[in-house]
Amino acid sequence: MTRIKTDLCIIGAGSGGLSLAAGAAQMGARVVLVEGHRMGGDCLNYGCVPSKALLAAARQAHAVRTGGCGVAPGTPQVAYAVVMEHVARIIAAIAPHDSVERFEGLGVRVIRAWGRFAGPRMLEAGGNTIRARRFVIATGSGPVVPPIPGLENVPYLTNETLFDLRERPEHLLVIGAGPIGLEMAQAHARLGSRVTVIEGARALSREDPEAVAPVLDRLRTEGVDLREKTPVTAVSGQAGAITVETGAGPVTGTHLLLAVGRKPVLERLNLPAAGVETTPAGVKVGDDLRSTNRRIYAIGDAAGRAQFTHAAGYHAAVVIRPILFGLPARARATQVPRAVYTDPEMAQVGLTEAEARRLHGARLRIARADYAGNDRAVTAGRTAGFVKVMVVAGRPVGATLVGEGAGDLAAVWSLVLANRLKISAVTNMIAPYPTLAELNKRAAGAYFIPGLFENVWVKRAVRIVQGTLP
Ligand SMILES: Cc1cc2nc3c(=O)[nH]c(=O)nc-3n(C[C@H](O)[C@H](O)[C@H](O)COP(=O)(O)OP(=O)(O)OC[C@H]3O[C@@H](n4cnc5c(N)ncnc54)[C@H](O)[C@@H]3O)c2cc1C
Ligand SMILES: NC(=O)c1ccc[n+]([C@@H]2O[C@H](COP(=O)([O-])OP(=O)(O)OC[C@H]3O[C@@H](n4cnc5c(N)ncnc54)[C@H](O)[C@@H]3O)[C@@H](O)[C@H]2O)c1
Repeated sequence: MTRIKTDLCIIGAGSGGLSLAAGAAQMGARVVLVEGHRMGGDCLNYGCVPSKALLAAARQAHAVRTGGCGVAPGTPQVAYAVVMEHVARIIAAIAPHDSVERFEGLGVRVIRAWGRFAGPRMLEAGGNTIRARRFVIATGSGPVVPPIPGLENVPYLTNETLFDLRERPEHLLVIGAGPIGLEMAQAHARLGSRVTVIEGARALSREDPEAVAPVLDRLRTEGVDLREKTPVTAVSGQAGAITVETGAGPVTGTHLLLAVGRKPVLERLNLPAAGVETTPAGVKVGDDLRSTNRRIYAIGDAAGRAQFTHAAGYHAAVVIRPILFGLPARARATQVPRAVYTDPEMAQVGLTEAEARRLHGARLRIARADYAGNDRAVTAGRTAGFVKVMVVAGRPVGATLVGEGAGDLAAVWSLVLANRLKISAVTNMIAPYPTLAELNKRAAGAYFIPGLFENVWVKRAVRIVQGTLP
């Protein structure tokens, strides 16, 4: 056993662990980073990067198929294996950024082994005993495998195996219509698979129904057979012929993808030895992201809060303050955006309209702008969608967006919510013409329209001033 003493030991080299390691090492801390599997974690290897690379390929195929702007439609030549090699190349292109070499170059000591607590201040990993002033659990999450009768005898895919496919699924069955299920459903439909999505409740059920509707309409128009409120009762069959039994009858396809949620990855850590308590969502933490052992923090998916790469990065920025400088810091959920990268995209920051109405009642005002009124959207033929802003006493409390580039547009509303800015901060901004970014300014401007354009007092004041001006 090699004994290592360090300031900070991070377990997990995914989105959260890597951000923290890079920041802490560059600010002068001694950092040990323990990774049992692939550097880059879920996002790089099985999550954001491959899914967005596949969606990009699917968009190309869709553009050829549909034509538009005076360009005739055609038949896209899609070789699924070549598309998946493109996905693998994208992962490989980003991998150096998350590599052992890069992090060792930053002064981080990287240990490629699974970590396991041996006590409240001691971790064992690959023949090393690591004693650290602070530990951070950044071990991420994995796909839930639900207790569906028959599943144990049926070959199924998850996000960890989907991108290994090299033959296009003839008919892909997807259980779960959350972000993973819908993104992969649209990608595969556009790449030529028949796709059936089976959802036990409502698709994207936590999102604003007004924003979800155009997404589901588009998927259905593109041929995705989306069945909501259809609980799965059993599955059976073998590779190439898998049957999912539902209350509304059976459906048979060639491949089955499970996309029914995530569970924290904590099992190897031996957390009881460290006095770290857990809940089904993840490590039990407060807003300071500290566990029940005050020397141990949890960030990212393992902390059981928002499960996004940008949330993991934000958590890293929060815990670095107490760990390096002994300063207090709290993670706020308010400004954490979420986006679904279907076409059209959907994004949410802060409260939805329903949540804001529950919380603020009659004080809530809604300001909105439609893509149809945005010149850039018109020139691109992408006029479906809207930006809706929930405003209370002149300050936005949430924004809902659906349409081309909604995820990018959402960033402005995160800025506004993070800094508790007034909505006038967005009207003061000047967006270049013609850009979709003007939609944010237009939505903010709409907040002032009743007070400015539909106000008799304003009109009278203008008359009086005009009557007196030389
Ligand atoms: C299909 C899919 C698409 C997604 N798309 C998006 C997206 O578009 N945008 C977005 O923001 N988010 C997206 N996400 C979510 C995003 O991938 C996660 O929120 C993010 O990866 C979480 O980062 P993390 O650092 O908490 O965990 P991870 O990135 O999962 O890293 C955890 C690391 O810890 C390691 N580990 C676990 N246990 C141990 C141990 N005992 N010892 C040592 N190492 C250990 C693991 O091997 C892993 O490398 C997507 C997820 C999926 C599945
Ligand atoms: N664009 C993004 O940022 C992005 C993309 C993918 C994933 N993610 C992250 O990963 C998380 C997990 O995504 P997800 O889509 O797997 O989970 P999810 O929890 O968001 O959605 C799962 C869906 O499956 C349904 N379901 C559960 N059990 C079922 C059953 N037995 N039969 C039928 N339907 C069932 C649920 O009702 C739900 O609608 C997201 O919440 C997000 O944090 C983010």
